[in-house]
Amino acid sequence: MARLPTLEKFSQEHDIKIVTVADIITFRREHEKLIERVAQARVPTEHGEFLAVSYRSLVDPNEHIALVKGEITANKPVLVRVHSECLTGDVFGSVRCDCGGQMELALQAIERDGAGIFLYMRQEGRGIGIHNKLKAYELQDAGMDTVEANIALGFAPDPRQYGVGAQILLDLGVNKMRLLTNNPQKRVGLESFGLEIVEQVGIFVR
Ligand SMILES: Nc1nc2c(ncn2[C@@H]2O[C@H](COP(=O)(O)OP(=O)(O)OP(=O)(O)O)[C@@H](O)[C@H]2O)c(=O)[nH]1
Ligand SMILES: [Zn+2]
Repeated sequence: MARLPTLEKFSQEHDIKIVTVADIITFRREHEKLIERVAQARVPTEHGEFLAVSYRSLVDPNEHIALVKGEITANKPVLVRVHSECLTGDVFGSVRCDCGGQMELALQAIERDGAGIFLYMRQEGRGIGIHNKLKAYELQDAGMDTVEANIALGFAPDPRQYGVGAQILLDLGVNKMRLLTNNPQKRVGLESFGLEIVEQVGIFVR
């Protein structure tokens, strides 16, 4: 194999199997199936027309959905937004956070680009659910910051997982992407399944 010739030679000489990071990524892609595609339909929105593709997760009870625009090709970096559900911000227009504005900007950017994916992960409240998010808001109104409030409720500051999201993107044919986010932590979670983030594109709400 051209890849890692020295390791290859060493493992042959010593009759041992050396596991590389590339081997682990390949194994995870082939064996750790976390999602199933369920249904898809055309959804025209005020930001343009998308193909909505729904997914069942085998590791959480949530119904995730991707809005797909245009052709997704493996060799061209795709504009991708991995958005975490925020009922208050996305639906009710709450300005306690910038989620609603980011959702609109992301859909507009994908429409402008002519291709891309808006992946809506049902990880409400950074994964703690709506009840706990409102409890966290109560604690914030009493003086805590967002991290302190999550910890006081017995959660990690940000318990979100991105493995399911990464597999949905792979299923949709993504290989390389330009990720719409201000959060560098998202990169780590998504790259663990071998997705390549060629650019982090900031998404700032005025
Ligand atoms: N636990 C908790 N969740 C919150 C709070 N405010 C917003 N959220 C949730 O946080 C998620 C959005 O995360 P953000 O930290 O705003 O942004 P991000 O997804 O990490 O990064 P960007 O890609 O830049 O948007 C949504 O699921 C919201 O429901 C809060 O005060 N506490
Ligand atoms: Zn929000």
